[in-house]
Amino acid sequence: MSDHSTLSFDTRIGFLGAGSIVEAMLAGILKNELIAPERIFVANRSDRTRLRRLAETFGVNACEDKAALVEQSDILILAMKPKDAPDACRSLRGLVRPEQLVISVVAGVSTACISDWLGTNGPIVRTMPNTSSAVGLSVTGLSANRSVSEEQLRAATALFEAIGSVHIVPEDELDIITGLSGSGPAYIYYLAEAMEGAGAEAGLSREMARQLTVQTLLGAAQMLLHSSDEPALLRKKVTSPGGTTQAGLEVLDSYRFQQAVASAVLRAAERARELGAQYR
Ligand SMILES: NC(=O)C1=CN([C@@H]2O[C@H](COP(=O)(O)OP(=O)(O)OC[C@H]3O[C@@H](n4cnc5c(N)ncnc54)[C@H](O)[C@@H]3O)[C@@H](O)[C@H]2O)C=CC1
Ligand SMILES: O=C(O)[C@@H]1CCC=N1
Repeated sequence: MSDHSTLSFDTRIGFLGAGSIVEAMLAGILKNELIAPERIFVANRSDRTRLRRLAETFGVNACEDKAALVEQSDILILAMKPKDAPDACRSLRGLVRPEQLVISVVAGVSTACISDWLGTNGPIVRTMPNTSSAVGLSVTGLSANRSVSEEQLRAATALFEAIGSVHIVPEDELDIITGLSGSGPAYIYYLAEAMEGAGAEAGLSREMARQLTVQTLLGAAQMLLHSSDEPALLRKKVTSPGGTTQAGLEVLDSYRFQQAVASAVLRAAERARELGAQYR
């Protein structure tokens, strides 16, 4: 086992934490055949049923012994809630090897805090992916501390590129990235719930309302991706003066829709800072 190895099908990855984001990452990594499932180890605090289910679904190894998980991994991924991160990291003191790459997906918590809790000056990459990892469409903000070698940075980048796109950023940009794209899928699902619900309430079947909503979101996302027009211009092209869209947008404006969404992104970013600041 080499702590400097570039990412390959044989790289051993250990996930400490086995919740929503890890399930999404596993789905994306394994669909892509990036890493062999038998080279992936997953541990959580105490929920064996959950570990067994992940092992059955993905063919990965459920690991009840944290020391074994760390020892067997080339790359260790920290994926517990911020409040659980201090104890989880402290419990790894003396287990993480000096050159072992540690990747955190924990919101708000700095690489400096993680180093401190682990009691090492070793390589730590802090990231913020999202749950669209499951379908290979995450977007991940990624930042490395000074101990991360170029090879390790390439390995971490390759891991997250396999489940979406990656932006390498200064660490202080990760909180706003958390508010925008880490939490972002939830805002879109919230919008989808409302659109689908309105269609169903007005008489469409649930299934038809869902299909219309999903295809509309997908089409608009593809337009945003492929058109050279700004979002505001794309919106104007839908909006006939005095027509239906204008009537709908006026209602959204009366609820200050844009301010609400912008405030949500900024508040989520602030919450990421609050979660991290408790430990500074
Ligand atoms: N859910 C999401 O969309 C995203 C979550 N994140 C971050 O990922 C982390 C995990 O989030 P979720 O998966 O949503 O949470 P979750 O609550 O679904 O899972 C947390 C996992 O951590 C485990 N855990 C807690 N303490 C532990 C310990 N001491 N040792 C080992 N495992 C321990 C729990 O048993 C559980 O398996 C959070 O820090 C969150 O900020 C990052 C990006 C997106
Ligand atoms: O809600 C949370 O705190 C995590 C971080 C980004 C998405 N979920």
